[in-house]
Amino acid sequence: MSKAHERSHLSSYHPGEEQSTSRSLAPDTPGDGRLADLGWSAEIAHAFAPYAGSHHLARVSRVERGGAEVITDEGQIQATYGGDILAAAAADRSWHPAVGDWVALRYWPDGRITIDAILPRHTAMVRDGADRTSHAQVVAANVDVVVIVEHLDPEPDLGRIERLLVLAWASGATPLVVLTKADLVPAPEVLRDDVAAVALGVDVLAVSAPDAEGLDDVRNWLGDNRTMTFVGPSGAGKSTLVNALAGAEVMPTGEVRASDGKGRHTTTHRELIMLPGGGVVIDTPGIRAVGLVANEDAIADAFPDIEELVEQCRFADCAHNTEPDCAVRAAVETGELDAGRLARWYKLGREAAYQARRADVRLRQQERAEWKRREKALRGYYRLRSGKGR
Ligand SMILES: Nc1nc2c(ncn2[C@@H]2O[C@H](COP(=O)(O)OP(=O)(O)OP(=O)(O)O)[C@@H](O)[C@H]2O)c(=O)[nH]1
Ligand SMILES: [Zn+2]
Repeated sequence: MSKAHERSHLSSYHPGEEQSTSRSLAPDTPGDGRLADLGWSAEIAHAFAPYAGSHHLARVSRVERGGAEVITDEGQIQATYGGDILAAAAADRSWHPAVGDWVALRYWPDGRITIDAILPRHTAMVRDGADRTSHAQVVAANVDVVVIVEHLDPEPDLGRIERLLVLAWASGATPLVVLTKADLVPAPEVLRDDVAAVALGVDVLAVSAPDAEGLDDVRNWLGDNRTMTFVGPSGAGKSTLVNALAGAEVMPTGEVRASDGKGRHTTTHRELIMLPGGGVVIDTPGIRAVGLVANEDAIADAFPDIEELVEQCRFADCAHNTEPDCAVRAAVETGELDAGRLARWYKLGREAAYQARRADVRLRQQERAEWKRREKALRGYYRLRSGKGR
């Protein structure tokens, strides 16, 4: 999953060599300027190369209806959407710029600044469209690490962690589980082990915000100016954790909100935060509201133990029901596999299948609409040619 090794292939590449103008804001080396702190990599420079002579590189820090706030190497500015972007987003909502996107900006002679292109995303956190016509919406792009935050007190909810692991794997990012409030339980290690048993292949850390215990382990994950986002239930301590990492009050926490009595939207909070010690945190209302977008691959990533058992069943299409030589049922009987975990795996699989069917219907409806539109355009064209309809 790590992109670090891919970067090394490109490390001799310098975007500056391609440019004929000195106006480009792309830094010559990853060590320069603000874009470096934002997670700039040779990979991004490579994707930007075709635009380097005419455009400026930037990262989206907030998305609004008519435009977006972007960070360039010279600071934060406001940009509007170029024609191509608007046309693409109208056809498919997932092509709308999202927080975290790397984009190509054009500076027009009349002072306008437009986002003309989105560079290929290496990860995307998507929210399934709520209605039948809308596409999945990207709520954060180019996140490297999805931090699943869960409290140790009350006891961690293993099912919720599994769901969020599926969501994280589906985005293409690397999941990390952080268990908060270790100071409130007598034996955090025991609970940590329970969680580790359902978070296979994933680092599970325990932290305590009041005494800054375990924070350095989380901080290590931000190395190389990685981009992180935090998901988890309300009150788990996401904002507290980000503030602790930042060493400053960059996000309002439950305590602050409770004392000012005005709720959480008293100030427009920043959605892309550059931590002083390096690393980027993305936190948008969309991420907080994100539901599960499951797919079979992500479920397999989150449940490698069950996947392995399924492989061992005698029949390839075993339903793990009444079939003979079913490795899954056998594992439950011996206690190797927890029946609760198996039930949750089934449920996630059903949800993924449902989402896939729904997306399929949506796609077919869109295709039909597109053909109708073309047919109509064609009819109009012939009417014009034959001199009718004027
Ligand atoms: N004792 C203890 N309390 C904590 C810890 N982390 C967070 N808290 C408290 O838990 C409460 C909720 O923390 P927040 O950081 O606001 O939680 P959140 O996940 O951002 O919540 P939402 O913004 O509602 O999603 C606050 O009162 C924090 O002070 C911890 O490690 N130990
Ligand atoms: Zn079976």
